[in-house]
Amino acid sequence: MTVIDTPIETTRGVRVRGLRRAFGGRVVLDDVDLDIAPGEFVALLGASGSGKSTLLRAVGRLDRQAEGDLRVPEQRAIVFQEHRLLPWSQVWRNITLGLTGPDLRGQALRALTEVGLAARADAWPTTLSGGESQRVALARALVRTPELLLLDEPFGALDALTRLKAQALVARLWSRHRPAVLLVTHDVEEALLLADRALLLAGGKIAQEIIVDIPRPRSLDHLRFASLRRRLLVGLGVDPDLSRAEQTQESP
Ligand SMILES: Nc1ncnc2c1ncn2[C@@H]1O[C@H](COP(=O)(O)OP(=O)(O)OP(=O)(O)O)[C@@H](O)[C@H]1O
Repeated sequence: MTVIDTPIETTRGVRVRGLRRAFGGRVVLDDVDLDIAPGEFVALLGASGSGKSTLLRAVGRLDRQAEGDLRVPEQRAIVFQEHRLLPWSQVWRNITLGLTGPDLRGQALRALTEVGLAARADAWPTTLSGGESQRVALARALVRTPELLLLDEPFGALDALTRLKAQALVARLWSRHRPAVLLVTHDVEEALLLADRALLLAGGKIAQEIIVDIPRPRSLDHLRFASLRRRLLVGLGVDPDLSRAEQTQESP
């Protein structure tokens, strides 16, 4: 089987069946099934090298060698860990790159307003901080009004405080626009703050699914948080008590 390249039947959600990807005979994704309902926020976790980005790239149809039956919305946008802004284009032009139609600058300004950066529309990417660059990358995704938003460790390179702010921004943007989201992350707390469901990838398969039944807006203080965090860490093969002890030792 090969990836279906015809117009998509499932217009808004994701439906993947039997996804398989091997590199040089080494199978990384082995018969993966994945559903994301329209407007649902799904986090994907797993050990380094377990295939999370490979799965995201296949769902984003960036990997034509992935095999399987893969149905995804046509309107998709991806944000990577690196912002991938073109340094020789002003911020607003980066946002509308590849788009056609009237009032592109107006569209860019509206998206920048949503991420709190309208004042930087004419700036050059090299003058932005890491957090600002990621917000521009989010605006570039937003302007495409995606039905599916793919986030590959989008906050992985940010400091802890900027990361918390960026997570809160994504939570707000998601509740306002409600795209289906697939978020690849190493951060258990990020998954619990943002997602409806967390999936653990191991051995080339979705090995575990955890429903994040914490009401929104979410707080790390919620009673359910600790038990869900423990389940996720155990699923990832991390000792939850050791992880907490390490965090305590690291605090100033
Ligand atoms: N283009 C490629 N050619 C060869 N091997 C690849 C390629 N892309 C990914 N791999 C391999 O596939 C495996 C899964 O990679 P992937 O980047 O999907 O993992 P990941 O779970 O996202 O890892 P990390 O959390 O470290 O980013 C790795 O062993 C990687 O080396």
